[in-house]
Formats: sequence, C-alpha cells, structure tokens
Amino acid sequence: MVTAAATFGRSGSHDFILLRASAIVMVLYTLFMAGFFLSTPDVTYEVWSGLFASIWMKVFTMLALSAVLIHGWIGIWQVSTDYVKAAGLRAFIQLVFSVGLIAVWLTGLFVLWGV
Ligand code: HEM
Repeated sequence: MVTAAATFGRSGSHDFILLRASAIVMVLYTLFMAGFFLSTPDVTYEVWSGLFASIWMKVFTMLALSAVLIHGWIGIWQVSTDYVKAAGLRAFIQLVFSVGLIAVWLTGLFVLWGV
C-alpha cells in the first residue's frame, strides 16, 4: 500500500478521524475559555495563573495544543494538496506550518511547566 509521507495518521481514514476528533477537542477548549471569560469579571494575574496551576487545566491545555498540532498538520496537508499544484511550493508551505505548529506545542509545554 502506498501512503503519503506528509500525512499524520496511518491512512486516509485514520487522518479523517484524527481531524474530526481534534476539531472536537479544540471546540471544547474554545467553549471552556469563552465560559471562563464570561463568568470571570476581573481576570487578574492571580486568577489567570491560578486557573493554569491545577493539573487538570494543564492536561486539558496540552490536549488542546496537541489537537491544534494534529488538526493543523492534517488540515494544511489536505488544503495544500488540493490547491497548491507546484510540488516545491507545497513542500515549503507544509514545512513552514509543521515547524510553526511544533513550535506552538513546545512553547505551550514550557509555559505550562513554569506555572
Ligand atoms: C491551521 C489551521 C487549520 C487548518 C489548516 C484546518 C483545516 C481543516 C480541514 C481541511 C478540515 C476538513 C474539511 C472537510 O473535510 O470538509 C477542517 C475541519 C474542521 N475544523 Fe479545521 N483547520 C484549522 C484550524 C481549526 C481551528 C482552530 C478550529 C476550531 C477551534 C477548527 C475546527 C474545525 C471543525 C469543527 C471542522 C469540521 C470537522 C467535521 O467536519 O466534523 N479548525 N479543518
């Protein structure tokens, strides 16, 4: 079986599931953050760092950042293979997004580590 080296999952259907599952996690995190800001009138430094001090918030945030990594990785592969016909430019776009997504994930990990 021929598989594309730039995809994330083992197969197209695996990528399909990963894209949907990661979308659900991102939507849940977005709803949670919207709820937090709506229910917290005064978001001070203490309130904000207190929120991220708990282990469940760290885990939830790392799950959301992993979902961004997986979703963005698969998503940009799908969009670029559909719309960017020049192979060199497509590889460059995928490289920029992949490195950027990994940088976001690592930044989140180190920031959370310090809270
Ligand atoms: C680099 C950024 C992103 C890229 C390249 C991207 C790409 C994609 C692609 C290609 C699809 C599949 C569309 C289809 O098959 O019809 C998709 C679906 C989706 N994305 Fe994204 N996306 C990105 C960011 C986000 C973010 C930040 C969110 C939410 C906070 C999000 C939420 C969704 C949802 C809800 C779906 C629909 C899933 C479904 O059909 O069940 N995406 N995205």
